[in-house]
Amino acid sequence: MSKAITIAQAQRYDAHTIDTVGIPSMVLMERAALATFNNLLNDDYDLNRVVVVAATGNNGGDGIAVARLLKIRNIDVSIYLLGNPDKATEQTQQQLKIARYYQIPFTSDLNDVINATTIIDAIFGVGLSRDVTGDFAAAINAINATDASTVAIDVPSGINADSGATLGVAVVADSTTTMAYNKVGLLTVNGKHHAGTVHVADIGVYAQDHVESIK
Ligand SMILES: NC(=O)C1=CN([C@@H]2O[C@H](COP(=O)(O)OP(=O)(O)OC[C@H]3O[C@@H](n4cnc5c(N)ncnc54)[C@H](O)[C@@H]3O)[C@@H](O)[C@H]2O)[C@@H](O)CC1
Ligand SMILES: [K+]
Repeated sequence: MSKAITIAQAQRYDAHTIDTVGIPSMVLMERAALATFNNLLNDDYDLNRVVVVAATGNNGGDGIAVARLLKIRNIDVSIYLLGNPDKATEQTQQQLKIARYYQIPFTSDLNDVINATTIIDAIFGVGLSRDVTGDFAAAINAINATDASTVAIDVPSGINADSGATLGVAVVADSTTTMAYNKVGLLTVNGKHHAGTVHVADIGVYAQDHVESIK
């Protein structure tokens, strides 16, 4: 079985890659988005109407970058944004700026989420730190109530990536593209149920210095 890591490990490996190795955070975010996008195409989802449901952490930034990759291929995509964009992480603010450049529509109507053919779940990843309530919970309940396919980025939102427990309410995804390594919580019964098919994406973040042999 491939390696699975904890939240603390994911955060440590990310920080090491950015601060010590020197790969910019935006590069990792772009690789995360590309991996998610490629899995989305390979898994053959109905991309007639895609809605990216994003919050303002870096998980949201990954999703907003996926929206742009879809938009430049002329796919009908919109973004349902949760939280205050002024408080978004630096990378996510940059992704929002890029999304505005490409004139990706933003919606605040949950009916657009309900009527999507495929939903990208970019609300919370390994940064989830408490029970999901309010507008965040309403969005997750809407996602789970639709017939749309649902693709989660890194972790199904609402799942604690260490324990696999549902913190209030959590997305039930058809597939999850998780970054660098699988997460220990996604190997639990509840985690597996919420994650669906798990794709592990190589985004350039490793547990230790990494050079592959091509022999
Ligand atoms: N750090 C990095 O360089 C990378 C991060 N990546 C992505 O970024 C994610 C981690 O990003 P973040 O650390 O910004 O965390 P998240 O985007 O997972 O979420 C953290 C944000 O949500 C808020 N929050 C937590 N629980 C909440 C709740 N119950 N209700 C409302 N708000 C809540 C926090 O206050 C914080 O603002 C990963 O899962 C992955 O998807 C990838 O882009 C790859 C590289
Ligand atoms: K997510």
